[in-house]
Amino acid sequence: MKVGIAADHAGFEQKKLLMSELMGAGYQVQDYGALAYDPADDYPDIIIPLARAVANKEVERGIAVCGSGVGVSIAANKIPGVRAALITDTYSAHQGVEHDDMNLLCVGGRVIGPMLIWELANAFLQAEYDGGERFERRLQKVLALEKHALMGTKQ
Ligand SMILES: O=C(CO)[C@H](O)[C@H](O)[C@H](O)COP(=O)(O)O
Repeated sequence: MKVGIAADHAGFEQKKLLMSELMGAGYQVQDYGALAYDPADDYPDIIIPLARAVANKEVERGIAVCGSGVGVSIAANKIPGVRAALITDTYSAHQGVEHDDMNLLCVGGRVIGPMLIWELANAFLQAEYDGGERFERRLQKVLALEKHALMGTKQ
């Protein structure tokens, strides 16, 4: 599986650790930055290239790290086609994919440690969207919201 990854300065070290774990486990990893530690970088500049890559299916899934995970999840969800969430537990890491077709995992590099990030990444990457009738019905409602927001029409 091809996985995209991105982090601002607050997630930079965690990204390095996670990338080596992912590559060791056989994932094909594409790094969307930051490529060097810069304490003045801004998470929207870092996350948007990854979010676009997830939306246009250049990568199958994305993982983003910032200080809390909040900033990258807010910014990533501005890109149509992205379903990003800030995750701190393994249940949500897989259930978010199974029920909601989450395609971008966001974590807080200043909040949780590398082992938990690795466990969350594993749970996220190994999960598959269930596609069941009730999940698809809900997903279509989310996609309709996105479509209407893009067109500036009322839902
Ligand atoms: O954690 C974040 C907010 O959700 C941001 O992505 C940044 O990582 C954080 O704001 C960085 O803080 P700093 O004081 O500029 O290092």
